Amino acid sequence: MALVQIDEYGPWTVTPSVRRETDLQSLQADLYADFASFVGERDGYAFYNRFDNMVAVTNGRDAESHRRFQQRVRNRYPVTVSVGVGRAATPVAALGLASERLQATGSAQSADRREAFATGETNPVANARERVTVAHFDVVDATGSLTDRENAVDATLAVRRATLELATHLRDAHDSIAHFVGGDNVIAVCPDLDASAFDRAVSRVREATGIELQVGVSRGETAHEAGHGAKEALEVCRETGTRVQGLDGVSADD
Ligand SMILES: Nc1nc2c(ncn2[C@@H]2O[C@H](COP(=O)(O)OP(=O)(O)OP(=O)(O)O)[C@@H](O)[C@H]2O)c(=O)[nH]1
Repeated sequence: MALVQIDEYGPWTVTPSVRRETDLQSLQADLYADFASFVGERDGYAFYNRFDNMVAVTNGRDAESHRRFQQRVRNRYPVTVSVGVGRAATPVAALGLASERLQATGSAQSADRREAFATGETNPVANARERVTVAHFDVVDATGSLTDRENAVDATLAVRRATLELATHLRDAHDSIAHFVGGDNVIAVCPDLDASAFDRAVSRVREATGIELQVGVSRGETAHEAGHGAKEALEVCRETGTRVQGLDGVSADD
């Protein structure tokens, strides 16, 4: 996992005076678009997270390749970014390592921390490809139950409630990281889990929020490979009405 932080962004937003909010939104959106392209071209997955902090799954890439994103930002933007990289058996542990390494280089708001590059990976063998599991969730018939029916504010709140419940459950029970990615879609990066774990996650969200999710799951050496399989498995959910699909065709409903 890679953690990218804009350097000294808080002070920058008010220097030399308070900057227009829409200019900041536009900068953040552009930066995320560049990040998603950069990571996607290398078969990873990127998440906007809090925009000033972005996250990526970069299995199979050596730590050095992350440096190129720092150069790209320096050349294109009025801000710079620092990067932390962590590698572990679970996504939460890997992002925890990336966070600790970055925090050890100084505060996100320190003038002394600029383009820090924090990776503990010195052994080339550590770059060996390892499997990641991606679960692609979406709300069953979000268009019919929310988008075409509810006030847009309530539709958004419903999706956000389901996302928070799901992300909290996956983090606590399975050391997994889930992000809202648009519309009614949530993507989770997980260690090896079996189909029953996803079945329980879907039940948990249904019980807590009344929202019905379906999920396609797949594994791969890169997030793209796993994520593509997950999207195809999600299509099977849509066609067959099952709630969990993937993991070698196993459905928790079978
Ligand atoms: N990021 C992302 N968003 C998607 C994807 N597919 C759909 N969406 C978003 O989800 C919204 C709803 O689309 P669907 O999920 O196909 O619609 P639905 O009404 O829930 O229908 P079913 O999923 O078949 O139950 C779309 O408007 C998109 O914003 C995807 O693969 N990735």
